[in-house]
This record gives sequence, structure tokens and C-alpha cells, in this order.
Amino acid sequence: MEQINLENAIEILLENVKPLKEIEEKYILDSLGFVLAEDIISPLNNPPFNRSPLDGFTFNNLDTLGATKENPITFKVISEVFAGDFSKETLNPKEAFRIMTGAPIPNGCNCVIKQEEVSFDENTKVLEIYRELKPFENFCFLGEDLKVGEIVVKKGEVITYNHIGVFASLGINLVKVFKKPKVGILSLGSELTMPGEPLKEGKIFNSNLFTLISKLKYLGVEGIMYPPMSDDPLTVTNFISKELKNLDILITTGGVSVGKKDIMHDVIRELEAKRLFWKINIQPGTPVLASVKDEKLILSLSGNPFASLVNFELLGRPVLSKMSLNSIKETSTIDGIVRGEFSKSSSKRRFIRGYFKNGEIFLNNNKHSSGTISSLIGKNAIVEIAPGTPQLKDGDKVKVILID
Ligand SMILES: Nc1nc2c(c(=O)[nH]1)N[C@H]1C(S)=C(S)[C@@H](COP(=O)(O)OP(=O)(O)OC[C@H]3O[C@@H](n4cnc5c(N)ncnc54)[C@H](O)[C@@H]3O)O[C@H]1N2
Ligand code: MOO
Repeated sequence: MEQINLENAIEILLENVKPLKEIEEKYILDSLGFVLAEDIISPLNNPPFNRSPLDGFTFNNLDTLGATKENPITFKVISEVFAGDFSKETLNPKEAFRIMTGAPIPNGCNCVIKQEEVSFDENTKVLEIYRELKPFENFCFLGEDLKVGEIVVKKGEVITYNHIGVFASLGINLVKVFKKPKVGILSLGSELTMPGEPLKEGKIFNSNLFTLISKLKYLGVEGIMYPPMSDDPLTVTNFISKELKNLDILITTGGVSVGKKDIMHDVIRELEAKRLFWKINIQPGTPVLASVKDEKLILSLSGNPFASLVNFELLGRPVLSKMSLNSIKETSTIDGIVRGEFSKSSSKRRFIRGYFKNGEIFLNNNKHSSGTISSLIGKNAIVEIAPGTPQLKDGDKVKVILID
């Protein structure tokens, strides 16, 4: 099968997945990062009453007409209103309430003065005002934040922590959201050992599973983590045909190249899945394989740790983004100036790891092989090197894919 280019591969994958429209109800704190499946309409005026923005005194501003430093106007303070109280007392001329920040402004009052601007005698309850106040000075109106019936957030928005605070401010504790895709991660290879288990001769620890599960978590999806499976096509076929029903997409790693134990080709045949493509014109991650079984995508990434990450970022993310109505964010591409160098020539379109900051992309000068993982620490980007580039030099301009 001929190697196809990356853009073609993405197009084919996107043609084979649909945005997921299943809805569930979530407690607001669990809704972070989900797509809202309903318009949120304000059930109340917020704030629900006129309220004071200051600790001070409230009265009718007409009673302050003519007040100056030299000729203060005197009020009698008849009561105190605290946040959480609600005063029904009526106010006579030249009477005032003491009021605290957030407390409802009683009927008959239309302004608030802060306590630092007045003189007040606690014993006699006499208040002196030294200036005129305007109507509704220091006055927060009922509904000034939101009016009852107003659309607050539209269906289709991705819920952020700001939305969640607004929901809470309206007394809304449950919201309808679109379900996120159920993504299974299966790593293949008889050499794979789970961290925590003893490492036998010839074996290695399974890192792909952990990279991908934690990357999904970072992107807001709880991936389904399967124990690694050895290179036995029948066992893997049976497992996938049983598990695929519970998933929206299966991502596998390893077993896609041309070796005798690269079993995914047999598995796909046994499953009677439709092969969409095998091998794309990039490095690393060339032998990636994509197939569909019962309308579920099986995306089989290269086993090498960096190759599987490149495959995931370039192919997996657009797919998951479409399935999740864009709640799983795509990577973004930006220009960067190379700091450091990459001395290998690239006949194919190549992707290497780097750290991007303020327009510069810092390359580590060793450990670029697709089997090395430690040099991924501290990296937030993949650098694209065009085919036919002899080497990358300090100061070169490159395309940078931000993978955070
Ligand atoms: N004769 C050829 N050999 C290879 C070719 C080729 O074109 N002709 N392509 C090479 C390229 S490029 C890659 S990439 C690898 C891809 O191989 P697979 O995707 O089939 O992956 P595996 O063979 O299963 O593993 C490759 C490598 O990665 C290690 N690995 C696998 N899974 C994990 C894991 N979960 N955690 C950590 N490390 C993992 C595995 O032990 C191997 O070392 O094929 C080349 N060969
Ligand atoms: O292309 Mo492999 O995908 O070199 O790691």
C-alpha cells in the first residue's frame, strides 16, 4: 500500500467519525470542559434585590440637598441591615439605615454613603452627612448582572470555570452536556511490562499507555486503560471484538510495521474491519494504520514512544476534537525561530520535539530518536521539518505545532 500524505490521512479519518450527540446531566463541578447541550436561561434576577456595594449608611438622597462640610445634615439611624437580612421598616424623612456591603437596600432608600465619609455617634445614633448624594449613588440594582429569562450561555459552548461560577450564582446545580468520547487505549507487545511489576530479561516497561492516558486526561477525557496484550492475533482479535462495543474509538500502539509479530494487520483482517490506510509520509510514525469496524474507528499508532505521540497529536487529536464537538482542543501551528540545531537531513517530512517560548523553538541537541522518551520532558511542541531539508540551523524559521 502506498504511503499517503498527512493531510489526506486526516481527511480520511474525519470522514469516518461523527460528532457525538448523546446527552447526559452533570453536577456543575463535573461539567468542566464539556460542551453544553442546552441554553442556560437565567431563572432569576441577579442580584435578586437592590444591594449595597459598601459598608455605610443608606437613605433618600433628597434629604442630603444642601449638605456641605460647614453645614452638615443630620440623620437618625433607625436600624442596621446586614448581608442576609431583609428590612421591611419604613423610613421617615431624615432617617437612615446603617448598611453593610451586600445587604438589601430597604424601601425608600436610593443611595449609599461609605462610613469613612460621615460622622456617626453609636450612642445617640446621630449621623452627619457633609455632601449631597446623587440618586442611586453607590446603588447596585436588582438584576444588574442578569435578568430573569435572559440567555446566559448558549448550547454548544465549552464549559469553563467561569461558566461554572455563573451557574452557581443562579442556583443551577445540574446542566445538560454532550458526552465525551469513550476512548480505549490498548498497547500491544509481548515485551511490555506494567510499571510496578518486575522487569524480566528482554522486556521493557510500557510507557505509551501511560503517556496517552495522561495526555487524554490533560485534554479532558478519561481514557479507558487496558492491560498490555502480547503479540497473539487471535487473543487480540477476540479482545477487540468484545471491547469495541463499549467504546467510541480504540487507539492501539505497536504491532503495525512489517515484522513477524506486527500483528495488527492480521487482527484487522480477522475482525473483518475495513482498512482505511496504512503508512503515511511522515517520520516518525510512518507505519500508522487506521481501520473501521462497525462504524468505530481503530487508530493503530506506531509503537515507538515518540512515534506514537506524533501519531496521536497529528491524527488522534483532530479526530477526538470532531467527535467531542471541539471540547478536546486541537493542536495549533505557529512560526518559530530555531534555537540549537538538528543535524540529520530529512528526506521525508519529519517531526521532532522542542520547547517553544516567545517565538523561539529550543531543540534538544541529542536524543531525538523515536524510541527515546526522556527528552520529551519539558517539551511543549513538535517542529515540522520539510522534506529535503539538509539540516536545521540556529536562526532557521520553522513551523511549530503546539501540543499543550
Ligand atoms: N523492516 C522494517 N522495520 C521497521 C520499519 C520498516 O519500515 N521496515 N519501520 C520502523 C518504524 S519507522 C517504526 S516506527 C517501527 C514501528 O513498529 P511498530 O509500530 O510495529 O511497533 P513495535 O514494533 O511494536 O514497537 C516499536 C518499538 O517501540 C517499543 N514499544 C512498543 N510499544 C511500546 C509501549 N507501549 N511502551 C514503550 N515502548 C513500546 C517496542 O518495544 C519497540 O522497540 O518499526 C520500525 N521497523
Ligand atoms: O517512523 Mo518510525 O515511526 O521511525 O519511529
